[in-house]
Amino acid sequence: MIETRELTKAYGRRVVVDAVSMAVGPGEFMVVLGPSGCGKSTILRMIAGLEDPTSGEVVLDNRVANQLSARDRGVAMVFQDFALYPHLTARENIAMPLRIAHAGARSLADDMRRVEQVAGYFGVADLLDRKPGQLSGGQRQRVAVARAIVRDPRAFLLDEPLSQVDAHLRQQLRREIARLARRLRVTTLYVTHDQQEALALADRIVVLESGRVRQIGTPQEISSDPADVFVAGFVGAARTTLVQGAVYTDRRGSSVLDLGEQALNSDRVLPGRHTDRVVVALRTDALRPVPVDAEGPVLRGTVSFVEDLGAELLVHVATGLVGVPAAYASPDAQRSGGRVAPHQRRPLDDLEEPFGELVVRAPAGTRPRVGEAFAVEVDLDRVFLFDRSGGRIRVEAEA
Ligand SMILES: Nc1ncnc2c1ncn2[C@@H]1O[C@H](COP(=O)(O)OP(=O)(O)OP(=O)(O)O)[C@@H](O)[C@H]1O
Repeated sequence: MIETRELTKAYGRRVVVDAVSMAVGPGEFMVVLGPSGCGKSTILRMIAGLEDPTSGEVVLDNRVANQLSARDRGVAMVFQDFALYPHLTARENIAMPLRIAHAGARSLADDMRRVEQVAGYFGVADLLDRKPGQLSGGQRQRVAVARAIVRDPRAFLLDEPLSQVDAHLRQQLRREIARLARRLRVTTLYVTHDQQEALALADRIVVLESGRVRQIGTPQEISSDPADVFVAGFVGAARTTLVQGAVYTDRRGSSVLDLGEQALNSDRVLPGRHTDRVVVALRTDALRPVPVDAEGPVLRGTVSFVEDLGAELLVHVATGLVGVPAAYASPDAQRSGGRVAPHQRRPLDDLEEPFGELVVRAPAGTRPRVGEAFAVEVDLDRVFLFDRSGGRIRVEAEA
């Protein structure tokens, strides 16, 4: 079990990890997800004992480990730039941690059996006599992971271990790593900035931004119930458009979500709220193309761009809604009250800042053309609203 309590790291006056508390349960596969530079590696390095925290605690198996040296922590770490010893074979590389630990106390034959077992897990058993220079990038990566795990670590830390390999191999390797970590029931903390990777692998995800934890939850919770506007914008299997809106509620309690040029009516958008300015997250998975004359919660616009992904199309639809720049979701903007500019009308053909454009999935067979009218049905149950400071406004379904 790995735990951090208010773990903090500052370089000079710059706080890069800010009071991070999390617990990775025994055998759990936890992914730390966040943009580049948000402090992911620094957290891992503090857990591994390669970096001293400025304050806070690292707790391993219920013991405060701050004073333990890296070697005594019993955690294995695989780095982005995994380094194998070039003059040693794969077998010698994988065996190295065992030979150091046992220092002759255990027989070479026992250690070699273990090396072959672990190499078998990672599909490199046939390559053990080669040196790193004779291995492909993916094979080297597997050897590095095998070496990290050979000592039965009590915890396994992986720092974007797949960033060096091509996309196809990465998918295959990450599945293998996740399967093995589960099979071996080793407590794992895996760092990535790739949300697809995080959603695919994790038991739970920690979403990190500027050194702070934004949300901890299962992939399902993080993507379907984001805690704040940053998480909503960063995670989710599809694109997210943030637009400005305002809520009006009539006496009977039904609401209008005013999106400037267009509006959505709902009997349950926001009971009890009136004329609040909100930020509305419209994700691709809440949007569905419908015939242009469709009624109901529908937004209309014109096709501005079509991305052909082979199996489906992503249709960009200019709707005249007023976008909110992604910078709004930054913690600095939020600390200063998340200033959202008042409604401004923007020309539909303003392509320089395509904010406010919806991105909608369409079947591969269809042929939407640029400039064509397009209508999109909005699933109001999947629309997220945020207040001016970026906090989620939760909508209670009416009984
Ligand atoms: N030794 C150091 N001295 C000063 N600043 C540092 C040091 N190490 C890291 N930083 C800064 O701390 C911040 C967090 O770095 P860290 O490597 O943890 O980020 P990360 O989320 O792992 O990024 P990436 O995904 O790009 O690897 C960065 O802004 C980085 O520039």
